[in-house]
Amino acid sequence: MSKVVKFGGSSLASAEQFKKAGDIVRSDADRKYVVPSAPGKRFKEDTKVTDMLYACYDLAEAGEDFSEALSAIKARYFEITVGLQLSADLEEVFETIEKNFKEKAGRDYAASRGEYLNGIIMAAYLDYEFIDAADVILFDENGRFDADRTNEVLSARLAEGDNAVIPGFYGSRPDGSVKTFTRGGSDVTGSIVAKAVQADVYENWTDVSGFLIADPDIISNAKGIDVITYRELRELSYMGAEVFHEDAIFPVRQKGIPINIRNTNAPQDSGTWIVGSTCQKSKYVITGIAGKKGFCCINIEKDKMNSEIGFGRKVLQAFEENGISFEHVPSGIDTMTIFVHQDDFVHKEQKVAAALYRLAKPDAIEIESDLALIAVVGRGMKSTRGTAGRIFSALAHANVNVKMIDQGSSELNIIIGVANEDFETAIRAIYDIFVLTNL
Ligand SMILES: Nc1ncnc2c1ncn2[C@@H]1O[C@H](COP(=O)(O)OP(=O)(O)O)[C@@H](O)[C@H]1O
Ligand SMILES: N[C@@H](CC(=O)OP(=O)(O)O)C(=O)O
Repeated sequence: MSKVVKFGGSSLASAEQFKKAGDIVRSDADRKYVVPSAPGKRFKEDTKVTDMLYACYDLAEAGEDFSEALSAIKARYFEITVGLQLSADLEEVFETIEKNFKEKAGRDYAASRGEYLNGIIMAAYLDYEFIDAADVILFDENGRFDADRTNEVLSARLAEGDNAVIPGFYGSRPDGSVKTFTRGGSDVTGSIVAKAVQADVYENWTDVSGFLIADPDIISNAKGIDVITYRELRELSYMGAEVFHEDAIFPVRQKGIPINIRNTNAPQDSGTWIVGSTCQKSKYVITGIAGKKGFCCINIEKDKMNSEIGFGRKVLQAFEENGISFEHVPSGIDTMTIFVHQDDFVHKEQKVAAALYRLAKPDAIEIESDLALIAVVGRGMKSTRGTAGRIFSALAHANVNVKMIDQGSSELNIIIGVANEDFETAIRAIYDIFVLTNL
């Protein structure tokens, strides 16, 4: 039996947190493969080491003095090594980092050093073998993750020993240059390692006792989810539930390896199990709620668009030509609406509008900004009538104007569009009606 354990930045932010992580690994001999993140926040206003590294590298790249910024990063690690009474000598590693920063080794290289250093410390602390992720997590020359080659190289390398620490978040391109996943990407590394060793479980240790029905920053004391399916989780993490990276589902899903989200600060809690399928019903009609702010919608009007063959394609082509991906496309008889990320769209809006007029010849185009999308997700919704109606009435009672409501074809989720400023109120209203009132 083998378990892959990933510790998030909050679980490794200080020597005290490291000790908890060490106790967790040592308490179960099956915990053979450990994937650490970089030290995260020790308190709410603290800065993650990854962000310190980006800021430090930006100074180096601009040719400015970065010695103070680098000293602050060193201090974070020395606090950990001293607190753990480790003799790991990081001076030489920091000298190399400084040299490579001066030689402008790149932002990905800079960010990756957070996990690299924590990996060295973790390996020394556990007396496990250290494997540099640059040797085993492989990207192609275009920076795309190479799943097949990685699986081959990584499984062969891990078969050589009984245990290992593999830093999260980064790998390398064929030319040896470092490439990171997107933010929060140590979750992805953990999943890749679990797949390579055919682990029995992928444990993801964080600072909450599992996946909660809603973001605890919005709903304090949000209830936990005992069991959730990969598909439900993917919908929630894609829509902003930070606790697990949206791409980390794929490697383990292929092998049917369950994920267990656990709390480093409360290891006695069983956390959330993420599984392929389950006969366990969720406690409520909905499994979870998540959402993101910062969307725009483009309303396109044209009389009789429903009978114009190819109209939708022409509209989407205008977005494609400008390299913009869309989130949702609800449509009516004479209207079609495209939801896009505001940041992607804002600099290109006039180009897209011109392309829309050229390609689709609409009667009118209207753009609305500062919108939020909320996903209400649940495998139980399929068999329950009136879910959308209940969401509508809860939001009406909370005085939230619903701009859009769209039920996914899988009946696994309902997406709701509201103004950014109504985002938190809307999530609370939906949580109240399904979880607190449980009508
Ligand atoms: N639905 C949710 N369930 C649990 N946590 C959530 C949810 N939505 C957002 N979060 C936030 O995710 C945080 C954990 O993710 P993250 O900060 O990436 O942790 P780590 O440092 O362990 O990688 C929690 O502290 C919580 O604030
Ligand atoms: N340290 C990286 C990668 C990561 O996964 O971190 P965490 O596990 O703390 O979310 C980041 O901050 O994005």
